[in-house]
Amino acid sequence: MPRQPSSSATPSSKTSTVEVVPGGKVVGRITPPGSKSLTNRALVCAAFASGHSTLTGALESEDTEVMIDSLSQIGLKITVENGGQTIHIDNSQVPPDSSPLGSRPGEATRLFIANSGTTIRFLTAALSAAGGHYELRGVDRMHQRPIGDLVEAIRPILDGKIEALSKDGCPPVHLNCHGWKDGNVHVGGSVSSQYLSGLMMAAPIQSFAAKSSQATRSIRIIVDGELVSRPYVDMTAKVIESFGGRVDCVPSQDGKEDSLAFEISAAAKNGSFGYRGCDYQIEPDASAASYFLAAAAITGGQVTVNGLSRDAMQGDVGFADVLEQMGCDVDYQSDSITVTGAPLKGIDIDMNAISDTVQTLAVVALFAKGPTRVRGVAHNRFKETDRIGDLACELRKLGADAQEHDDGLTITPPPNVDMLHGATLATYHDHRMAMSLCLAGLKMEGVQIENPSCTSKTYPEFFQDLEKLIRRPHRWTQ
Ligand SMILES: O=C(O)C1=C[C@@H](OP(=O)(O)O)[C@@H](O)[C@H](O)C1
Ligand SMILES: C=C(OP(=O)(O)O)C(=O)O
Repeated sequence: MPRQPSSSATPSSKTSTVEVVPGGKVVGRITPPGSKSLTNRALVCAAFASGHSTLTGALESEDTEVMIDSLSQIGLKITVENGGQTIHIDNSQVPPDSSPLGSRPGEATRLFIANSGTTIRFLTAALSAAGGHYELRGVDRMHQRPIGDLVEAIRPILDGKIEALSKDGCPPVHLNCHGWKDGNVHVGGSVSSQYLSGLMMAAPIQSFAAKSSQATRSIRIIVDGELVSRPYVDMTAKVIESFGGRVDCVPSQDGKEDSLAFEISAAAKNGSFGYRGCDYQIEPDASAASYFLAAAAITGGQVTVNGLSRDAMQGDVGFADVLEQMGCDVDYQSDSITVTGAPLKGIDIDMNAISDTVQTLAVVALFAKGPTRVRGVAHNRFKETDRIGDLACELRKLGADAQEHDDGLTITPPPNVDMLHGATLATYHDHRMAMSLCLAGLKMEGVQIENPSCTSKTYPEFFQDLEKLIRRPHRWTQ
């Protein structure tokens, strides 16, 4: 595991705040915006697909904007309408056997990806397969988030050079290459699943870029050691298949029975390159849904989230099951999920597969009877902030006992809920810190959330949507 960097943000007393005001049970129905993970996957596949693609229900937020801006910068014809929810990608004029995208000759094309993990990891892999001269950089925190395992996975198969420029294998990433050579790919999966997802999506691009060289048209990717956040990899496979690629889970053939391997092949059709354009409908974001379901749990109310179901492509719908374990009633319908609050009890749970909902769970745990132990999320220290240490720090400000562990935390609420109290909470430039911690304000006065605009990373309208759901205004300060 790479060393954990210290938090990127220092809380300031002069920042703007928002306070969610208590007021009884939250009852209502809501449709969250499109999934970040699906939008950014579909954008990558569509960008390297032949023909035309239309994405509907897409997310418009910082993380998808940096993906769109980067792809536009390297030549993709992309138009956005309907408030960002509909995206057209047009490769119909691109001749068969040629790539729609590329860097300028000479100096590196510099792509700014802010703090979007999916964007930098997916584009590093995709552009390494396509070839070109690029530098991918972001905000300070992005330059503390590891990408070394991905760089090391690409280097042995790269016809050219790749480097992570910050210490401990962190971005910026410098890439100057002609695509992938032949061979199996080995990648570590214990820090982030996004490396594997990026490589899987890059494989059909590789089979195009290397068409005239010795490279094969199917690529085997072997995961060395543990793989975190597995549902995102299954999601990747489904998106690849929607755009005409094929993914098979295969024996790794390296003698280790428990290691995972995937074989990705491109649909070579009439000489056209790997992916085929399509119309692609994006699900509402399941991680965003967790905040609204938690609002029902915390207040003993009832919230229905539209557009998601048990069969959704996003593993984070499983957060509803976590609430069920805590005592809530959960009803999965074919196109919605309803959570009805009930007295909550603390649980002991492995959240490795659904780590983006740990902060949501931590806030629900404040109002449960008994401690909640979260396990399996050591990788949460490498996200927008240290989502174990910084989370524990903010929960303590509310009067809870929060104990850090290497792989998670234990939240022990006080014996009486009245012993919790409001506080001004730092958000560390982490959208999920803001969206989760504010929910404590549904039950008690004075929970001030600093820098609420950090939700723009994945959910710019979050506080407005929450206001509509709870049917009362928040208190804002500038
Ligand atoms: O592939 C994806 O879309 C994501 C994978 C997860 O990251 P890790 O694999 O780093 O846990 C998750 O936290 C992130 O928000 C989105
Ligand atoms: C970890 C997250 O994002 P990313 O890794 O894509 O920056 C997130 O959205 O919680």
